[in-house]
Amino acid sequence: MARIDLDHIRHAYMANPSRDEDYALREVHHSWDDGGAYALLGPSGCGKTTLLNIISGLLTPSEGKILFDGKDVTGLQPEERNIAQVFQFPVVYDTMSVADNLAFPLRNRGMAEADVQARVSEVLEMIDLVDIANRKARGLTADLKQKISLGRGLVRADVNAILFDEPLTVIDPHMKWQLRSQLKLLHRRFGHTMVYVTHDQTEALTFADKVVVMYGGEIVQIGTPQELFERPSHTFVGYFIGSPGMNVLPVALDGARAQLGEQSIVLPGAASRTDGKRTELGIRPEYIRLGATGMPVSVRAIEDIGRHKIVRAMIEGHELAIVLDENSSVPADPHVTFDSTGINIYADDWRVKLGG
Ligand SMILES: Nc1ncnc2c1ncn2[C@@H]1O[C@H](COP(=O)(O)OP(=O)(O)OP(=O)(O)O)[C@@H](O)[C@H]1O
Repeated sequence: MARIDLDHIRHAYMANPSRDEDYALREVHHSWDDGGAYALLGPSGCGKTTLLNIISGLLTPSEGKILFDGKDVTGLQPEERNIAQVFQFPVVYDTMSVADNLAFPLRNRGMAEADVQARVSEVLEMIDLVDIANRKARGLTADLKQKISLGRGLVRADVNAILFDEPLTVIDPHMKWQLRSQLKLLHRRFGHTMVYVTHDQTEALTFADKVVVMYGGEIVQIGTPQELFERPSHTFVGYFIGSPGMNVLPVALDGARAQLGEQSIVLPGAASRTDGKRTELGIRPEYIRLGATGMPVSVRAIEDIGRHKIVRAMIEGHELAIVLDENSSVPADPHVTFDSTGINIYADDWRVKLGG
């Protein structure tokens, strides 16, 4: 296991990049803890696979360095980096049994046969493949083959990191849930540094201790699921995490107040350093109270989604989503108030601190 340092990494697929837009990765400078479970989350094309391939060594970055436990591995080939990888589609040896598929990476490194058997048994049990341990991989379903791939990723105890690139894409929804929970348990038990690429927020939030949100070739936030929910660093994190996402409303700031059209909203503190920047107020639908007092809204639609309702409303000409619990109803003359703890202020899309 290793700590991974990404030291001012930039990557462009084109020759002679000159503008920021020419880079698939604009600037990634972060450290990932030894033994951490990280999910790389972001929309298609934001640079997740590029970053994963730079960590694995399939790609050499145009600029910057990558270090495992302080050692510069930028110039090393994937096989020299001592990592395990699990891809979107299963990579298994069809003519080998399930157990031999798992044993292969261990035998390949000359591990004593008794140790191979012990480790393979342990992993077979953890991923629930004991019953078919002696069956050939050929003819197994895609789900089972992908389980074997996961097992092969997990079987070596001595790897610096295990990298997963959307590993549950081919898995059916029920087993997806099971495998996600199993992976989390395996992480707790074995303590590997894990990096898991996905564009699915549920997958990221259930697997990871820390979620790394990428957008437009940059890491816009690394945080716990709770931090991403309560304090999105960038408006994109607010939109992308949560369902529905955070409401982002254009406001003019005046000390510890924000002016939204005719409405004046009291902020938890005064925002600093927003001169000349586009300023917005972010509030998640869960932090809005609908009642008879506060700011007037007009209700457009109510979606009943079981445990709660989502009210689609307009405030000062802007759309607003509000979460309402199942037993509450929309008043005749609806108004809203914003919970002060749920208010975030953004300047050119980045969150600004509010003074006390
Ligand atoms: N081999 C390549 N040559 C040129 N451009 C590439 C290459 N691979 C990726 N890109 C571009 O780099 C950017 C980042 O792509 P990348 O595959 O890393 O994103 P991603 O977040 O993994 O997307 P997805 O979720 O669709 O896999 C995209 O604009 C993509 O078109």
